Amino acid sequence: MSDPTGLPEGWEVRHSNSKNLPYYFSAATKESRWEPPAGTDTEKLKVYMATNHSGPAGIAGLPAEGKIRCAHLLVKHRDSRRPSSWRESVITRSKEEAIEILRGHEQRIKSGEVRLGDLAVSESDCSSARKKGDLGFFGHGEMQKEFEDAAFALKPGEISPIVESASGVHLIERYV
Ligand SMILES: Cn1nc(-c2ccccc2)cc1C(=O)N[C@H](Cc1nc2ccccc2[nH]1)C(=O)O
Repeated sequence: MSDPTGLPEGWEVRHSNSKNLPYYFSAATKESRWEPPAGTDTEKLKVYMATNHSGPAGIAGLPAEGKIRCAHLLVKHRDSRRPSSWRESVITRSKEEAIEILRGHEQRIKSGEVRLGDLAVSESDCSSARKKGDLGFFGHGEMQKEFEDAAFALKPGEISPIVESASGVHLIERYV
């Protein structure tokens, strides 16, 4: 009987508790990935996941066409579009100071000391901080252009360099 998941031989669906998302794992190669591997019968996978893995990421965690899911850590500055946040009612730091702060966060994240989402909870000036910076799924035209371009340039699991937008300076992690 063929595999009900539609995944290639040796691949299975697992669930990431930290991101509350399904991912795909090959027992043979120990490879794990956020997107189904080549050779997947995606229609069969959608049916399988719809009955086995529905969750906050929508049915199956498979993004609607053209959508990606990211988290970010934002540091605002006095020239930000809205120089105020849940952290600080009046933000007076300069853009240069905001970049230096974000470089410090970037070093801690890239060293593996802390996850971007966990740091966002206390350090991000975006109201998504309470969701570990998770912005959910979005498509083209939904976010500020600089942010969108940087986010769509990432592969799942990658973290951006420092990105400037009208809101401030960001680090972006692409989940899906
Ligand atoms: C785009 N977005 N999503 C949320 C959000 C998502 C999930 C849960 C709670 C809030 C907040 C925001 C937002 O615009 N926040 C702004 C800051 C900001 N500016 C952004 C520009 C691009 C992407 C994310 C951004 N966040 C604010 O709090 O001043």
